[in-house]
Amino acid sequence: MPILRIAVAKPLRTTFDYLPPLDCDDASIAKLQPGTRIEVPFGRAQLVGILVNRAPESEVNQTKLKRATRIIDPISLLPKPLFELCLWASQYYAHPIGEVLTLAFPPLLRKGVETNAPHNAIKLTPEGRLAPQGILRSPKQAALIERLQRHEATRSALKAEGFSSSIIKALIDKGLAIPCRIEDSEFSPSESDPQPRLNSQQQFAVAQLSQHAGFKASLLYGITGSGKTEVYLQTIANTIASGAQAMVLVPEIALTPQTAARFQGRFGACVGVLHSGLTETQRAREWERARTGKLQVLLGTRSALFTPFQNLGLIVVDEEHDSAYKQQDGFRYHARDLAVKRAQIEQCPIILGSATPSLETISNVNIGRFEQYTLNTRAKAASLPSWQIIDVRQQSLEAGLSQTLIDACHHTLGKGEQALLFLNRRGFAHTLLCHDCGWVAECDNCDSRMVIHKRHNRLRCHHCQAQKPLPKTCPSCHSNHWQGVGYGTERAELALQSLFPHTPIHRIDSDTVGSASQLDHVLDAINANQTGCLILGTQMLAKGHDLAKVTLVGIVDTDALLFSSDFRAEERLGQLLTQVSGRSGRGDRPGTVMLQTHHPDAEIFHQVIHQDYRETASSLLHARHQTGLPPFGQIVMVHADSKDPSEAERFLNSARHTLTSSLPQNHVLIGPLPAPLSKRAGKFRYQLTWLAPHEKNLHRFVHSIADTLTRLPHKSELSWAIDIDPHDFL
Ligand SMILES: Nc1ncnc2c1ncn2[C@@H]1O[C@H](COP(=O)(O)OP(=O)(O)OP(=O)(O)O)[C@@H](O)[C@H]1O
Ligand SMILES: [Zn+2]
Repeated sequence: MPILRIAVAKPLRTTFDYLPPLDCDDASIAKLQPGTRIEVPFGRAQLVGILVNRAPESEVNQTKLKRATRIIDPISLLPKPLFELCLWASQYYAHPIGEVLTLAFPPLLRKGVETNAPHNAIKLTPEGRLAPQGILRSPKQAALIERLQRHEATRSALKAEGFSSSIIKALIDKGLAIPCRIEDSEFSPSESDPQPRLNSQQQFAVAQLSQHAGFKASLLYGITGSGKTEVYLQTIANTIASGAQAMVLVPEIALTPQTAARFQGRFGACVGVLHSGLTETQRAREWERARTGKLQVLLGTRSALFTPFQNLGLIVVDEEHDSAYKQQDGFRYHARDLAVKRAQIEQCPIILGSATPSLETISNVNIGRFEQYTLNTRAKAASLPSWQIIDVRQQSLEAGLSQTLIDACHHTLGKGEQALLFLNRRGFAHTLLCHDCGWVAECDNCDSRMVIHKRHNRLRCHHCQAQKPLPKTCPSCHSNHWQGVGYGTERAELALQSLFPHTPIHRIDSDTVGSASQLDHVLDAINANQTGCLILGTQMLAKGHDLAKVTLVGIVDTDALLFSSDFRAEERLGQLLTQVSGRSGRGDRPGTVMLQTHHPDAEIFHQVIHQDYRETASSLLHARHQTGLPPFGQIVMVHADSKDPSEAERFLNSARHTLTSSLPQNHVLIGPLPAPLSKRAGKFRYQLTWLAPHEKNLHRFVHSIADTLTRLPHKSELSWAIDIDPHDFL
C-alpha cells in the first residue's frame, strides 16, 4: 500500500504519513505529483496538507495510519521548480516544510478552495468608450472612464489605483463598463505609453540583459534617477516577446501603485499585482493568472516570490539592498537571496537593481558570481544634487529644524518648487517626561518608552502597539508639568504649519497614509502641485519615488544611526542618505540636499557626499573582511522569548551546550545575552549568536541543530526561533 507523505501548515519539522483516500485507485495515486493539496484529518481538525512525496511504506505501523480525506487538486498546482525552491528554502532557513509550502498558495487556496478563473477584470462597453467628456458628474467615475480608455484592467489593479468597488459598480450599473476575463483582453503595445529613447548605458544594459538564456545573475548598478526602471521595462518587453513571463519584486507595498501604473501603462492588462493589501479573492486570481500563463508580468512584494509561473523567463528585484526583503518573524527568509536561488532552479536570468547595492551583492560581483551593468548619469536631470552639511550644535531648533533649513525651504517655495523633509520618527515626541519628578511613561509590556501621539491624545508603544490615553497628572508626583522630549513627524508638521501657514504640507508616514492607494493619492497631489509645497515624511518617502518637482531635500536627523550597535548600521546609513538625497533634482531643475547633524565630522557623511557610494561600500567591505562578518562569514541567531527571563537564558544555555559539542573550532558562539530590546510584548528576549565561516554545507548543519533544539525540553510558553543571515538585531 503506497503511503502519502504530507506536510501541514504547523510549526512542525516533519511530514506525516497517510493512507490514500478510499476512493483512490493505485493508478491515480501513482500519478500524484508533489505539491498536490490533500485534505487530511489532523488531531480533531481537517487540514489542507501538501503532498511532499510518496513512499512504498511507512515507519509507522499501518494500522495506526490515518486515511487522507480527499485529493483537492487533480494535478499539482505547484510547478516542479517552485516545489524544489520551497524544499531548498525549508532546509536553508531550517524552517518547517509545511509552513514554507503553504506560502506558495494564496490564502484562499490554503483553506482548500478550488481554483477557478472568474470574471476578474473591467472593460468599457462601446457606450463607455464613446462617452463624451463631462457626461458624468462624479469626477471619480470620469477618471475611471479615462483610465479604462487606455486599457481594460483587473479589479485588483483598479483598486490599487484608488478606484473603489462602488465606483466600478456605478459604471457597470450605467452600462458604461462590463466585467470581462482578463485573458479575453489582448496585449496591445500600440496603445501603450511611448518608450523613451535609451541612453547608451541603458541601451547596452538592455541588450546584454536580454541576451541571457538560462541562469545569470546581474547587478544593475544605477545612481538614483538613472532610469533603472526603464531598463527593466525594455528588458521585460523582450522577455514577453519571446513568450515568457517576468516577475518583478519591489520592497514595499507603498511602491506598488506607482510602479504598477508605470508597468500597466507600458504593457497593459497583462500586468498583475500581488501584495498583502489585496483581498483574498484578488490574490487568488492574480496567482491563478500567473500560474496559467494568463499574465505576462507579475509585480509584487516579498511573498510574491513564491508565485507559480507557467513559463518564468526573468526575475527583477528592484531596490535589492532593501531590508524589507527579509522577513523578520515566522519564516525568516530573504526574498532577494531566494529570488537568486529561484532563478538558478528555473534556469532564467535575474536582475538585481539598486543605486546602493548591498555589500553581499557587491561582493558577489567582486568574486565574479554576478555580472554588473552600470548607469552613472541621471536620465533626465543633468547631475546629482549638491550637498550641504548643517552643523546644528548650539543652534536653536524648531521641532528639530534649523533656521538654515527653514530659510532654504522658503527660498525653494519662493521659486514654486518643492521641498522634502526627511525625519524617520513617527508621532509627536518620543518620551513623555514629568518636569517636576522626572517620571517617564514606559510601556508595561516592553523595555521601551511610549511615544506621544498628540492628535489622538494617546501614548503608543511602537514595539507592541499597546496604547493608552495621555495621563492628566503624573502617576508618581501628581504634577501636571509635562514635557514631550524629542520630536517626530507629527510635531514637525505642526511647526511647519505655523512657519508656512499658506503652503500645502503633505505628511507621509504610516499614521497619515495607511494604505498604498492613500499614498498614491498624496503622491498624485504632490505631482499635480504647481506652486510649491512641503513634503514631510519617514522612510516611506526614501524609496524609489519619482517626484519631479522636488529640488530641496532636508535630512532632519539621522545621527542615531551613527551609534547603532548593528554591524550593518553604517551600510544602512550610506544607503539611506544616498536614496533620500536621490529624491532631489530629478526633474529639469538642479537639486540640493541639506543634512543636519550634531556630528558634522563623521566620516560616513563625507564619504557619501564626496565619493560615490561605490567607494563607501568598498571601505565597508574591507572592514567586514577583517572582522569575518557577512558577506565574508555567516551569522545564525537563535532567539528565545519567555515570560521568565531565566527560562529563556536556560534554554539558550542548553542550546549553546549542544552546539559547542558539535561545532568546528573556527565557529564562534556569543551569548546567550539579553537582546538590545530586552522585553517585548510581555516576554523577555535572549539571543545566542553563532558566527561561522562561509561553508557550503552550513545549512545542513543548521537543520540538524534545529532538530536538536526541537527536542530540548522547555516551558510551553517559551518560543524560540532560528534566524539565518539575520538583519534585525534588536
Ligand atoms: N532614456 C530616457 N530618456 C528620458 N527619460 C528617461 C529615460 N530613462 C528614464 N527616464 C525617466 O527618468 C526618470 C527617472 O527614471 P527611473 O525612475 O527609471 O530611475 P531609477 O533609476 O529607477 O530611479 P531610483 O533608483 O532613484 O528610484 C523617470 O521619470 C523616467 O521616466
Ligand atoms: Zn510595548
